[in-house]
Amino acid sequence: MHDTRLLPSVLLAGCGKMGTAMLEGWLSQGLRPSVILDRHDQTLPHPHRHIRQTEELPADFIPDVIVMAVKPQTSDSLLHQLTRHFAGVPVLSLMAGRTLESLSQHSFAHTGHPPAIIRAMPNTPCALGVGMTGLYAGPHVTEQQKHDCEKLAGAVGKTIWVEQESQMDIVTAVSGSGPAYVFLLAELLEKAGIDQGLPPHTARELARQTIYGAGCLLSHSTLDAAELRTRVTSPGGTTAAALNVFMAPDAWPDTVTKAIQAAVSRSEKLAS
Ligand SMILES: NC(=O)C1=CN([C@@H]2O[C@H](COP(=O)(O)OP(=O)(O)OC[C@H]3O[C@@H](n4cnc5c(N)ncnc54)[C@H](OP(=O)(O)O)[C@@H]3O)[C@@H](O)[C@H]2O)C=CC1
Ligand SMILES: O=C(O)[C@@H]1CCC=N1
Repeated sequence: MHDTRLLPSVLLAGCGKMGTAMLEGWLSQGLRPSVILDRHDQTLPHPHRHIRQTEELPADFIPDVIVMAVKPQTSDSLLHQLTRHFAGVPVLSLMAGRTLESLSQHSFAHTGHPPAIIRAMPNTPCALGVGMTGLYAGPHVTEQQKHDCEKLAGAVGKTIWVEQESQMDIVTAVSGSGPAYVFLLAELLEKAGIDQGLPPHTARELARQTIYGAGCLLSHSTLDAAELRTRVTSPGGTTAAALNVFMAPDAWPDTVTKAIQAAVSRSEKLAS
């Protein structure tokens, strides 16, 4: 009988940047005995096990969920091996762009089972339990399998289900890649502070704590972001002077639209 307080067991295939972020969160929340597959060294607490290749899969292990966290371009052979080894076990794919159709065609045709695939698009703040994960379930997924995958994603942050698979490309562009845009803003604020004459450590502290504090306000407030912005902006003051530059039509409004379009388009191209 499973302990219902624990998270479902996983075979985590790929423990790089995203896999590690999820695993750190899961380990801190209590994960059933699981196996991590990655060709690089990993340190795992008992009772979890690390293997480097599928040939080392323990004979006594069947995961509740196979989590695919390798690059979308190089996943087919591994997914083929894992779905053959664990026939009938659902797959939670974190891979950007890879559609249910392409995953099924490339990897499930041989199994004789309908492809039980759930797509998830998390982000790296999952490592601290403050991630955002978009989810989409394919047609052959049971309620229990959906529940297991939502429990895994929910253990490391917020979750939201989308109704159309194509929306996963937009989730990827907004929240999957999103932390990188915020880190870029931190880099640029820090550099601008240094350029204006601040010591580097001062500029770094100001930029980081400001983004953290603004994120906390956004998280705790029910106000629109636009209203929070307005509350900082004194008429004729310093913020207005900066926002006049940022909000010029060809500045941030146009740039953010184009950047998100580029990410959506790249996600669509990763489908096959
Ligand atoms: N990074 C992010 O913020 C996010 C990533 N994702 C998705 O997560 C997935 C992983 O991304 P990310 O963590 O950045 O990638 P990484 O390259 O950091 O992680 C993948 C890991 O899997 C290992 N690996 C790949 N194939 C095998 C194999 N056949 N056998 C053993 N180990 C293997 C890689 O080793 P090696 O490096 O030697 O190949 C690497 O350690 C991608 O599909 C991405 O789209 C989703 C949301 C956010
Ligand atoms: O850059 C990427 O393709 C992955 C998906 C979202 C974040 N990182």
